[in-house]
Amino acid sequence: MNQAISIQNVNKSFGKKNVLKDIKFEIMEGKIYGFIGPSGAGKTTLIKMIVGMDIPDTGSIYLLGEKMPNLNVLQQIGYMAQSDALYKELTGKENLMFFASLYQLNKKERKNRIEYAAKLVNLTADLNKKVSAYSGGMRRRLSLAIALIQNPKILILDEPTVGIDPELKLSIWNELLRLKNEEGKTIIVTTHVMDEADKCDVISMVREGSLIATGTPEQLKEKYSAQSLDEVFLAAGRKDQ
Ligand SMILES: Nc1ncnc2c1ncn2[C@@H]1O[C@H](COP(=O)(O)OP(=O)(O)OP(=O)(O)O)[C@@H](O)[C@H]1O
Repeated sequence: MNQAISIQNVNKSFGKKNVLKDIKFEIMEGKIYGFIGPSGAGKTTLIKMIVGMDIPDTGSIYLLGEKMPNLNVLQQIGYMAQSDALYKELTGKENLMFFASLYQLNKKERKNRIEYAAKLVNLTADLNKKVSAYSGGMRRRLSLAIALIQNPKILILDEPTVGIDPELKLSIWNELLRLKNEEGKTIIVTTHVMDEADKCDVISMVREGSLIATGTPEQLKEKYSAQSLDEVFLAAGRKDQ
């Protein structure tokens, strides 16, 4: 199995606040990794550095063997941020067409990808409405569709299912699992939802800028003698105090 991402001794401060502290981590291809941790722990900061939107003060990040930030690797990354970056005066379809046009897809591929992504997030019937008329959940779904549009090797999703109803959440997770199992995609998610964390192959707990525990959901439950990941989360937090 190949390494998809290597995070090497990454530190980051904003002013005097040390937001990431000597983070070291390897992410293997074809797995789902979950970052969990309390609000303000540093998950989004870490994700932004993996995507190449920000750079570490010290340390390095490699994606598919290339040091980030690197424009050539962007084609291979689908990124869904926490806040939606959508063109509100355009329709859902126009947004998808715009983002699809940024990538090296031919006309037929573009059409197929737009149909696939819209269907996955259950927006096909609403594609011709302006995004300004979309609900919060519909905007999240459109953002997820955009992250998938160019069929990237690596999907990086910052709280992808916030504001999405349980039925659609389940079908999105089924698709993420299929993308991993059948297409070998590498997927990174941040989540506060423990039943989602349970679906990850590897979980890292982030607390105050440090990775305090990493392992499979089962390993972490065993390590902390916990019945659930909620309990692991609380126990891991206490141990570090
Ligand atoms: N651009 C910035 N300037 C100053 N401080 C920042 C900046 N970005 C993040 N921070 C601070 O860094 C810390 C980590 O923030 P981050 O968004 O990474 O946390 P998080 O774990 O993703 O939280 P949440 O679960 O709420 O999204 C917070 O204290 C935040 O206020």
